[in-house]
Amino acid sequence: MYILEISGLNKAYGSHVALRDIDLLVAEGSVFGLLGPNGAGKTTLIRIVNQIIDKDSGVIRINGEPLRKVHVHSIGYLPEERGLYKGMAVDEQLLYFAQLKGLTRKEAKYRIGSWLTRLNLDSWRNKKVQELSKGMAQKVQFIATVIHEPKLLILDEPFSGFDPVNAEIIKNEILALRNNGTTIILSTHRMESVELLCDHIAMINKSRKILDGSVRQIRKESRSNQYRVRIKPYDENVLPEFPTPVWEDDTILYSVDLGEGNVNQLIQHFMAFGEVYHFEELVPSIGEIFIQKIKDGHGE
Ligand SMILES: Nc1ncnc2c1ncn2[C@@H]1O[C@H](COP(=O)(O)OP(=O)(O)OP(=O)(O)O)[C@@H](O)[C@H]1O
Repeated sequence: MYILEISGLNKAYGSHVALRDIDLLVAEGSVFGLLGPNGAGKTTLIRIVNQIIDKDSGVIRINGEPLRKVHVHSIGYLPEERGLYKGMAVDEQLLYFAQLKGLTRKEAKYRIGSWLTRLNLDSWRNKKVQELSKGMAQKVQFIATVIHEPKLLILDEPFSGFDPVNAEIIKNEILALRNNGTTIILSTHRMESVELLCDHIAMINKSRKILDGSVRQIRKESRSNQYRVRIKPYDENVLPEFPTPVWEDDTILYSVDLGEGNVNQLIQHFMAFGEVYHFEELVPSIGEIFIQKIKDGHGE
């Protein structure tokens, strides 16, 4: 079941095409990474789904229904440019947002209390946003985004401004929401978070979709049969014949192109020359795949 289906989406700002024939399917309960370089069109797509701006053409469905105003309540959107009222107290502000999203005052107060405790903001509840650090304000914005328990959560750079400890807290909250059935669209330039969190990614470049698939599948397809082997040779004068050995103390590191070869045979071959300290397949990271795709000029 897809919570969000986009087909043939187009959007231009005057003569500048920001989205060209975009198709996307976001599976319910998944974490979907929406990636692309600066200016690719991600925010435009997110704003269209949030009905902040209109599309030119294309079809968008939420749970199988054409996108309508009422769907705003089933979506939580954390925009890249945060929008809290600086002069308003934290709890007052969260209460305002929660009621705007359709919660009763009683329910909203209960949920706000539990979220503030969860994110270590209890003692800041009566403070104005302008008195908070950037990271604390980010946490408040995060609470405002999830307070109405939306089925679909769209997070634009959710980790920006957080120190590593708080980034870890937010990452765990995102995973907990996912485990409770929330679908999450994550737009970020932090590739390590994509690798950690996303089940599926789509990449947009210059207004076109250039990659779409499960993280596992995309990494698998990008394998280039390269291996890295470190051995401690039995005899420094009798070494395997592979190019560019790199000595480090009494061990040697080899980078090997397996070609049509067999992994077991490769290991056995190295074992004949020394003690194998390390053996790994070099699978490109999502960050490396991203850079390569952009360099290849996809989406031109
Ligand atoms: N309101 C606007 N008017 C005119 N052009 C716009 C407007 N909003 C965005 N654009 C242009 O559309 C293109 C896509 O912008 P968008 O903000 O969607 O990119 P993005 O992928 O979110 O980038 P980033 O990673 O930098 O946030 C850019 O070339 C941008 O200059």
